[in-house]
Amino acid sequence: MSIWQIFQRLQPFVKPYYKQITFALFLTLLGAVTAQVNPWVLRYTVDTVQSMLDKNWGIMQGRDLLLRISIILFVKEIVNTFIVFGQRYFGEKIRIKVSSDLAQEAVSRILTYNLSFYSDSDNQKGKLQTRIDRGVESLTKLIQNFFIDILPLFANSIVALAIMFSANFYVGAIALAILPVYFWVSFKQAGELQGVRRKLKTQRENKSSGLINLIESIIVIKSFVREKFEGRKQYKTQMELMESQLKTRRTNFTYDGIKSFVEQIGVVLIIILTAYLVLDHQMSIGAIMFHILLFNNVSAPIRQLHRIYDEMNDALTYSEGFFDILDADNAKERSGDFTPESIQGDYVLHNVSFTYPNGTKALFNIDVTIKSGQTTALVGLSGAGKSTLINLLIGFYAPDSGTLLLDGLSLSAYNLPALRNEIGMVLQKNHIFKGSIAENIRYGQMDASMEDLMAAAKKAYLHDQIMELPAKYETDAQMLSGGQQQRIAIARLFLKNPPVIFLDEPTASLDAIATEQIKNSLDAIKKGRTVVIISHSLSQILDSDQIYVMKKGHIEESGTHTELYEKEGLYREIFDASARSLNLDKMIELIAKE
Ligand SMILES: Nc1ncnc2c1ncn2[C@@H]1O[C@H](COP(=O)(O)OP(=O)(O)OP(=O)(O)O)[C@@H](O)[C@H]1O
Repeated sequence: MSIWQIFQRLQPFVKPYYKQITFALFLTLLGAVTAQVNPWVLRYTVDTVQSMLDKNWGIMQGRDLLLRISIILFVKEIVNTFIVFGQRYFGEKIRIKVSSDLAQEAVSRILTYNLSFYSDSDNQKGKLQTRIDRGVESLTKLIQNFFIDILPLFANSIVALAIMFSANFYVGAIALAILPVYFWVSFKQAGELQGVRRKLKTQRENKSSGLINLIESIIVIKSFVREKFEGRKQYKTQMELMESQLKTRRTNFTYDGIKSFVEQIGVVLIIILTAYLVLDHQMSIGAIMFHILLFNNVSAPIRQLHRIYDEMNDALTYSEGFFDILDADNAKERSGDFTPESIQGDYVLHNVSFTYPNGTKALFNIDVTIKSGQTTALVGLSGAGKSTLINLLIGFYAPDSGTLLLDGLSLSAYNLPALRNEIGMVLQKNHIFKGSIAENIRYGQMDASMEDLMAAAKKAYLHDQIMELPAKYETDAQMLSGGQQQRIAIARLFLKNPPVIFLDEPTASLDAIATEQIKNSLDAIKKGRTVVIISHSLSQILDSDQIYVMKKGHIEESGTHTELYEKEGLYREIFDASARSLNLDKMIELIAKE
């Protein structure tokens, strides 16, 4: 991406602030003129003082001159203060506003993206966050640079150069001749930094995602006493980052030295030439000061050039990743137009195959029929593809091939938000948002009253436990135990009250008593609804109307419990193994004794 393309991309974000921009530009022009006042005043002062000395005049005759230049400099300084304030204030204002617009745009976009986008390794939590943060930061810095540094400084520079040329062609020519050398050195510097900068970017992202992973894994790390091992991993990342940072600094210091040297050559050449012209009576002595100060104005932006380059390179490096996020149109969830009043939940899958974006083939030629009002169970060993199948049914992913119909219509024709409003999901591990228990349950139905909320919590066997907590429904939900958090998810489902329910091992993290309670309440909610359940717990499978047994992405068998049990296939194998793992014989023996 070129800097020009970046500016084009920024245009829609900057456009709403065109009034502030116009004003900032006007101030820039004014600032460029007032910046030349000092050289004029100094030349005038030196020349006038010189002629006074020639006439043997003293301080009495010079009072007027001193008063005049004091007033001019004072007024100029006041005007300049307002100009600089205005430039900075409006530049900052534009920067802050554009920065928040860019960040908000990124958030709005990623919320519309499908799960493939989030499972991409480039979009892991830490990496995605760094890409957005760095992108917004460098782009807004570019805008700030443009209004606060580049425009005012270059306007100053051009005006000063024009004055130098009008004073004397050769003086102007020297000032102008230094510029390409300076540009060339800065360009070389930028080129050398480019590779390191990209490396720095990746290393920074790795470091921040590494730290997030470390925090998330702290219990495992501590229980295995792997603090030193993890510390060494972080140290290695840190060292690589440090190496790149040092290289960047080394390069900068070397080139800064060269640029300083080039600039000083310019100053020396101008002094020599002007002194010659003064001695040759072509100019007054004030011209020496005049030209040096003007050259100072010409070279000021050039002194900043490497920093501007640096920040432009930052923008070039990070904006690409940022705009990639905004441009990920292929990651947008494809939603159809059909908005159902309500859905029955009659799913028919024929010959459905599915591959995850990373290339894992998870489902092969699946034929499944889910009847409305019935409970369909998905059984199989770990990794068989059960959760993947549910992901397809809720439209998180689309099949590679085959047909997936809901109530006789292709699932792709449905408006996704409308579809998902009709579906409830309870997963093995449910997400609990930062906030109170009440806020978390209310996620099921945002306008629910406190009474509705309590009724849902009661059905999920959670209400009594909540009432024992000091802050009751206002308690921080993330402080609850795994089982209690699971019941929050179930309470959300009761509150949402959808006609179709997907349960992916809903009682996996509950104790035996809670599992029984939840099973009872899930049995109640199942009535009259379409339910698809994945469970390793036999008690939840046995009374399903239809069971599909999956193996390595295929449907191995299907039927009712009795049919499958008698078939003596995979289902029977899983069933017998579960019974043995539960030590059922012993349990029955013990129960019989009582
Ligand atoms: N987001 C993903 N990206 C890539 N591959 C995935 C993703 N999720 C699951 N898989 C892979 O797809 C296959 C099926 O996984 P799935 O989670 O559907 O199995 P499952 O039957 O639900 O297993 P379990 O009972 O352990 O939850 C596995 O090989 C798994 O590694």
